Amino acid sequence: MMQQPIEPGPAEPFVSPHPYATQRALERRAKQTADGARRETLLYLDGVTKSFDGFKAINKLSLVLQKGEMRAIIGPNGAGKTTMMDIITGKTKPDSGEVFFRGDVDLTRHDEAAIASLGIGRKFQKPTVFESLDVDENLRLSLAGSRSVFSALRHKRTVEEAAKIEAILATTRLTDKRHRLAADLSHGQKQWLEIGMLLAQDPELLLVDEPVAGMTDAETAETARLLREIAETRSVVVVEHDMHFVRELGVKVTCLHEGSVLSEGTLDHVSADPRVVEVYLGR
Ligand SMILES: Nc1ncnc2c1ncn2[C@@H]1O[C@H](COP(=O)(O)OP(=O)(O)OP(=O)(O)O)[C@@H](O)[C@H]1O
Repeated sequence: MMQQPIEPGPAEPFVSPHPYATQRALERRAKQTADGARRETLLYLDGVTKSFDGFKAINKLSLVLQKGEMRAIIGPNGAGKTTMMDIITGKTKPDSGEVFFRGDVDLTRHDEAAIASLGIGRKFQKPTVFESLDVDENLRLSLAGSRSVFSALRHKRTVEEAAKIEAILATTRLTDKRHRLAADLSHGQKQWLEIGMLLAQDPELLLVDEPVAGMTDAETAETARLLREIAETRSVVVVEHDMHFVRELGVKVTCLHEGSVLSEGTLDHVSADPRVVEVYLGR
């Protein structure tokens, strides 16, 4: 018997979503993505401009740093690296543009002290430790916050404070130098102590300006390891000219030029960019 062809059944009714519902769903998804991205973003600069006497030191600068990210900033002299750090820390107010921390904290509305207490620590190029105090005392002073020097040094440390100081000493490779006067440390060790003094204040974001200038090769390599350890628990922005050091950091690199981002990506990507070679690396 010949098999009868199977008759196709009635087509399944296809209910297309109402265009309005589709639009709402898309909007919802976009918002969720934006909110997620916002939560993951620690520092957000967009369209930031700052002029000094008509000269644009920062020109429509945009930079996004994720939570837990370490970023290296490179660029020729006068590219705007220091001014960018000044804007983030509230030392300089931008003429225009957005600067947000932790999603919705508008840093342009806060002064330097408020920004520091929000959790942004800055290390300048020259170490500014208390030379006449020992390593341990320098760290205790930084832990103390608003306490006076006298009461900070007389104050009996709590178990938590002692543990925190031990951890910082270990991170900064200064455990066996804890009773040495800061004046007697090498240049590199002073830099590490100052990084330790910043860590004592528990910053969520650490800005570090040319940390390895003047360091020996061994200290430079150790500093890269030290910063990588620190970046396991906080975000770090490092401004540096030493390309060997930047390579050892092994992080995303942003090259600034004339106040804007010229190139961004891996060090290999950025250093192969002909524009970066022309204005910076080739010089
Ligand atoms: N307070 C100021 N008044 C006038 N001009 C300034 C001021 N601060 C910075 N500039 C200018 O803005 C430009 C950017 O300077 P900035 O110090 O930010 O560059 P940089 O990338 O940090 O350079 P370097 O690598 O030399 O430290 C420079 O031309 C500088 O002269």
